[in-house]
Amino acid sequence: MKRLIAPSILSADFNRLGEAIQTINQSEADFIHFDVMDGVFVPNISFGIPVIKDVNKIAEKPLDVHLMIVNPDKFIVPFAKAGASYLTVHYEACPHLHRTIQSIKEQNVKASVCLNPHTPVWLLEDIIAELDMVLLMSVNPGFGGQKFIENTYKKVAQLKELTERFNPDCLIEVDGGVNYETGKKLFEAGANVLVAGSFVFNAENSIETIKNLKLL
Ligand SMILES: O=C(CO)[C@H](O)[C@H](O)COP(=O)(O)O
Repeated sequence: MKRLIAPSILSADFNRLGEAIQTINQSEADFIHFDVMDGVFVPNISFGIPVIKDVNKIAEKPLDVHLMIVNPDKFIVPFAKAGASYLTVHYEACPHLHRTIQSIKEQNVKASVCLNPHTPVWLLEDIIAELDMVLLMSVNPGFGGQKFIENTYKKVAQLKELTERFNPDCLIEVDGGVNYETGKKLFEAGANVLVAGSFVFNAENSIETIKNLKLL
């Protein structure tokens, strides 16, 4: 089973963003995770297309871009052009999710859907076959450094059942409150990709922390 790590630059020191990207480049991380927030879908604003475009010039890992925004359809082409390898949209922000997923795929970008902590996994039954990845939020989106929501383990197991039935290649990603303890249980429950922000960037040795997370 794939066990991948996606450090989230939300917790990096933006004054030294280039150094944070080089750290990820040198590490065993599999993706670089970007949390794009619009201040409408979530109660915070982070960064957007110009930052991702510039990071893409030096990034040596695929860019995993999580859009916490309303109307994501409007921005699929610009984020694809900025260098996104994966684009994740929120189930809760997409009234025409099937169309949104097709638009992402038309850009030759991997398509992913995110569920907030309160959104049940079974709602994906009729779209799962189209997806490259599902992202389960294990905190309410908007801020790094929050406490992990325990109900997520159950959701990972439910999602694993769904992917095994309809799309075994679909990756299961989890984001929020990931550390050695939660990360180990998430991998055991069936997660493939762990997003880690504060645990990686607040660590004394980020490269070592990423390596240890992969070995859980
Ligand atoms: O999506 C996010 C917030 O909306 C962050 O990626 C997530 O919370 C990771 O941060 P941490 O690892 O510090 O919990």
